[in-house]
Amino acid sequence: MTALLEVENLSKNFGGLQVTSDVSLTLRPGDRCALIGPNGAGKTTFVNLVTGVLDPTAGTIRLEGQDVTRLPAAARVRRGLIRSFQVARLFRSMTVREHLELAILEREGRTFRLFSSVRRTPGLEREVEDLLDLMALGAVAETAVGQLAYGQQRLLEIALALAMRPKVLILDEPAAGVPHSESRRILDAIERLPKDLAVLMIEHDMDLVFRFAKTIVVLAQGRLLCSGTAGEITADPRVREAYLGSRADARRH
Ligand SMILES: Nc1ncnc2c1ncn2[C@@H]1O[C@H](COP(=O)(O)OP(=O)(O)OP(=O)(O)O)[C@@H](O)[C@H]1O
Repeated sequence: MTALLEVENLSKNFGGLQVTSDVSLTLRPGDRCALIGPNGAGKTTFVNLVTGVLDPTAGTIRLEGQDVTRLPAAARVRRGLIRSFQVARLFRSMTVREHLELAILEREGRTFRLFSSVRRTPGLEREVEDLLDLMALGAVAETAVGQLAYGQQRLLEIALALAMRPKVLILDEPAAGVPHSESRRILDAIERLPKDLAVLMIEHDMDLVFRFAKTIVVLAQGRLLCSGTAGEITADPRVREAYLGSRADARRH
C-alpha cells in the first residue's frame, strides 16, 4: 500500500544541541500510531518538523510520495497533513456550529463574506451535521465555545481538523486537561474516525495510547528507541529504562 507520510532520517540541531537524531517513520492509510517518550524526548520538535513549523537540519519528509521537506506549513495542510487545532486559537463567544462553518469555508477559500457564504455553500450544512455526529457534539452545536467542558473542546479541535479533510491527522495530546474518567469519550470519538485516515497521536496517558495504537513509536533523547505493538513496547527493557532514567533526572534537577 502506498505510504501517506514517509519521514526519513530526520534530524534537527538547535545550535550545538541535537534535539532530533535520525528519526524515520512511515504512515499508511488506516494506521493508528502513537508517538511516546519521556518529557523532553523530542516529540513536539518532531511534529513541528513534520508539519513545517521548523526546518530540519537533515532528512526528508514525503507526503504521498512527494517531497515536502522544504514546503511551508500551509502547503502541507493543503496536501492533507493536518494537526489538531489548539484550543487557544478558538473564539470563545462563537458557537461550535459557527466554528465548523468557518473551518469549512476557510478550506474552500470562501471566508470573504462569511454569512452570505454560509448560505451559498452547497453541502455545508450536511457536512457540519456529519462532523457534529461523528464527534458527538450535536447537543452543544449552539453553545459558545467558552462554555464547553474541556472534553468537548478537545472533541471540537478534532472536528475542526477533520473539516480540513486530512489524509494524515496528527493529534497532539487530544486528552490534555481532560479528567481521566472522561478521556474514554475522546477515545470513542477517535475510534470513529474514517478508516482510511492515517492517525499519529502524541499522548502521555498510557491507557489511551494502549487502547488507540496499533503501533507505538518510542522517542528518547531525540532518537527512535524502538517501535512495536503495546505488548512489545512494555516488554522492552530499554523503554522502562528511558522512562525511569528521565524520572531520576527530574529528581536530581
Ligand atoms: N527552540 C529550541 N531551542 C533549543 N532547544 C529546544 C528548542 N525547542 C526544544 N528544545 C529542546 O529540545 C528537547 C526536546 O523538546 P520537545 O519539546 O520536542 O520534547 P517533548 O518530547 O515534546 O517534551 P514534552 O513531553 O515535555 O512536551 C528539550 O530538551 C528542549 O529543551
